[in-house]
Amino acid sequence: MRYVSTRGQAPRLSFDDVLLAGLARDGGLYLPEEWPTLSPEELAGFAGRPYAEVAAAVMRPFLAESCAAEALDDLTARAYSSFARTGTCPLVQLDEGRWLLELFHGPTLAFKDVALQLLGELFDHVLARRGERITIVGATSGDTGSAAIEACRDRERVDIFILHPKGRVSEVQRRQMTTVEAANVHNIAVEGTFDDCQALVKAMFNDPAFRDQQRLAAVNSINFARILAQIVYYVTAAVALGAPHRRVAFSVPTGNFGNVFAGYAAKRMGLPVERLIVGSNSNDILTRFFETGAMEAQGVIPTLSPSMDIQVSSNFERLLFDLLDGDGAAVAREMERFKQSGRFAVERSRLERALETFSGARYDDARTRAEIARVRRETGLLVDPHSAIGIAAGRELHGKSDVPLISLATAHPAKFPDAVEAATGERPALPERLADLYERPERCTALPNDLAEVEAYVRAHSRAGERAPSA
Ligand SMILES: Cc1ncc(COP(=O)(O)O)c(C=O)c1O
Ligand SMILES: N[C@@H](CCOP(=O)(O)O)C(=O)O
Repeated sequence: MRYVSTRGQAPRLSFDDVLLAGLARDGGLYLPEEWPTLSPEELAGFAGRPYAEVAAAVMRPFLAESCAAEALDDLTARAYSSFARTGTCPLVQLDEGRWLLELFHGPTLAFKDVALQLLGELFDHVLARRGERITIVGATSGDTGSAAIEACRDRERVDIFILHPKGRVSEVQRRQMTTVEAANVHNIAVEGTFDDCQALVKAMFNDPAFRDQQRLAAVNSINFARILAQIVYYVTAAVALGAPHRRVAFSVPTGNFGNVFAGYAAKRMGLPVERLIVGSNSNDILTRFFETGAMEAQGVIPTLSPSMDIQVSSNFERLLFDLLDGDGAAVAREMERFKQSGRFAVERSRLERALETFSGARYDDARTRAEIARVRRETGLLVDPHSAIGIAAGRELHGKSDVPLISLATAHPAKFPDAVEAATGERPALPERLADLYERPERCTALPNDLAEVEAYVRAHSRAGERAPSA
């Protein structure tokens, strides 16, 4: 299988090269040239099978040329061995027609672990075969950072630099990143927002000399491997509720559009997904798009769900590629317009096509708190503010349909104890292995929102010029 850039100008690549490339060289994002399909028989055959086995089966067609079947089985088994004994991504019933898909049972307590634990294994596998080393640069609004650090810490062929917006992540999230004692891990607190951090990362990829000298790679969902690994839990959840013989709907708390785009990809592959409901916080650029057809950036507002305090949703470009019928030049034009003016719009007919699958709703902090309290009252569960937004959007937009609704729980409530306590009066405890998180020493460097300074820091601390260890 070959992969193409959404902007149509970068070379077509193999899976290995896409994994290591991150952003395409024309500034676009990679997508498979064609989506492989999952037949009804294959889907039915996944029922009751271990998560790691289904993961290998769903992903195999995407990377068959890069990774032999047995090796992929080993990689998925290793990646998911670190998940809690509750099951990798368990489904919990909320009421007669609604379920919660708990995606926070990995090492850093957020859905990011599901893809990043696998990415860490894939990086090692490919780099050992090639005898290469990489420098990862990533941006985080709180969860990708710790999941990527945990997945890449102490890996011989990898240095990892994570940029987070200074003072705009929860204390638990910050400490999960800054207390990791590993020589290859570097935390940078940027004076700015998550969008600034993401723009710095993209600017480093768009600086060809720096990119090549450092051998840059990505852990954000600009890396297609992230999307790929996230497709799997849509499949396991739908199959557990009766797919392919029954349709399902999902509601997804959304920021960078990577999680819900994986649901869209699952649908493209043949999963019977009736609807994808997008939940936004007050940074509601995506919900506004689905209401109006215009993508219009406004200033970022800090909220109780800081991981979704995002105005530039980078994966939306992958959906735009489909809405513009795969016309890379048109995507490039619209993305350039957005960069210059902070706005672009699609025609009514294209918006209507998107609305056949997507809808969106927004929740400010007061409504988020109310939803956390309601879920506690009605189901006995404590949910984090991001998950609460997904649940609320599902309840509001899915109504009384007969189609089962699956809401994605994207983080453990203990990552946001203040918000949960304010809503319910109960302070969720961190799991035992993180009990001393507040006592551990932190390591982090504060830098201005300045590309030259960030690049200089990465250059000074990476091992890019050194020989990679042999396999
Ligand atoms: C806990 C949590 N929920 C939801 C989201 C939004 O997911 P996405 O950016 O893939 O839309 C994020 C960040 O990405 C997150 O960390
Ligand atoms: N909420 C994310 C933002 C980055 O998203 P990604 O999926 O593109 O890595 C975070 O927690 O960092």
